[in-house]
Amino acid sequence: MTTETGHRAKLIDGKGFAAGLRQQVANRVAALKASHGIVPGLAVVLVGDDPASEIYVRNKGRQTLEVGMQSFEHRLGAETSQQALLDLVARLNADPAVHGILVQLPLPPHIESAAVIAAIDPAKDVDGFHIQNAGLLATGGRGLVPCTPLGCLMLLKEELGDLSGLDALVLGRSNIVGKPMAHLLLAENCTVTIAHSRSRNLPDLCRRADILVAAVGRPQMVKGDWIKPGATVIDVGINRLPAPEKGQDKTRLVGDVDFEAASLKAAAITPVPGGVGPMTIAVLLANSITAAERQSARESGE
Ligand SMILES: NC(=O)C1=CN([C@@H]2O[C@H](COP(=O)(O)OP(=O)(O)OC[C@H]3O[C@@H](n4cnc5c(N)ncnc54)[C@H](OP(=O)(O)O)[C@@H]3O)[C@@H](O)[C@H]2O)C=CC1
Ligand SMILES: Nc1nc(=O)c2c([nH]1)NC[C@@H]1CN(c3ccc(C(=O)N[C@@H](CCC(=O)O)C(=O)O)cc3)C=[N+]21
Ligand SMILES: [Mg+2]
Repeated sequence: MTTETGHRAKLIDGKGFAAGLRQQVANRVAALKASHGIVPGLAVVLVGDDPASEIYVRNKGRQTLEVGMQSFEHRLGAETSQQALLDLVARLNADPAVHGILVQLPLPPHIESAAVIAAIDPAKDVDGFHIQNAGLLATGGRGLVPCTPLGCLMLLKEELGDLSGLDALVLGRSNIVGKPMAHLLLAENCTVTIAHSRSRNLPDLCRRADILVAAVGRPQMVKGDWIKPGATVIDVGINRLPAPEKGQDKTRLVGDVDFEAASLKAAAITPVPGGVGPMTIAVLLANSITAAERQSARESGE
């Protein structure tokens, strides 16, 4: 597909950036081993057998080992009680070999996610979902920052440099992506708008944005003519669509943005896959080494 001008957006290489970030994490892991004799440990808890979550957990486990950290996987049945999960979190909080804890979301409906997140030691909350970390992000403190939005911000700064004064539109207001993304962009001096399912006139809101971050979970919802010419587009969405052309029961991943059409308008855009997803895992590892460094400094009274 081409326009009269033949313009095509630059692809933002999240996969490549993430590989570089993991190398930096590996160097920090080696340094912490050398200085304090500590091997950082990341515990991942998966409740139930959501097939998409299975893939993430497997990728995380492999990449955790590759950067030299220990990986602890806890797979619990879908019928696990909230109390049993809280008990596991308490054991992980108390375990000195565990520096980071990630409880994969969503949890089964009989478990209250907020109660589980609140039970995680904020110093080990490498997802940055605990209210203490959310509050520190909102007030400019030094907490652990949610992985996906921080990964998006890294890509934006790499692409644009200074973000000061730019109009940013965040589509989606979840606690794990949209809201923390908005706080991060505000801290970079963007003029931030947060849009959601009750927002009126989404296309016009999007057309004003120099930076558009889409995190709605609606396949290809953002159309090409919603994009301001020259905008930078970050597509957080991970949606699986049937792909009969690849064979029976096959699927393909698409984002929340109509990638082909948006590429004709935007200056730069993240692909799905290969954009934000790999950044999420790399930032998770970066948060885990940060958590381990801070815990070891605290324990040795530094
Ligand atoms: N790449 C990665 O690493 C990650 C990807 N994801 C993906 O990002 C997407 C968003 O995730 P998450 O934030 O957890 O999703 P949620 O479902 O928690 O939130 C979706 C948000 O989008 C809004 N929304 C939904 N439909 C519309 C609509 N038609 N128009 C405008 N706004 C709408 C909702 O509005 P309202 O609040 O009004 O309901 C809500 O604020 C998903 O595709 C998810 O798979 C998520 C995490 C990590
Ligand atoms: N407590 C918690 N923290 C999370 O960070 C969290 C979560 N729960 N629940 C689910 C979402 C989703 N998520 C992704 C992570 C990596 C990819 C990823 O690596 N994607 C690759 C490939 C995906 C593939 O091929 O299947 C890509 O986009 O290129 C995607 C999505 C983290 N999440
Ligand atoms: Mg629930």
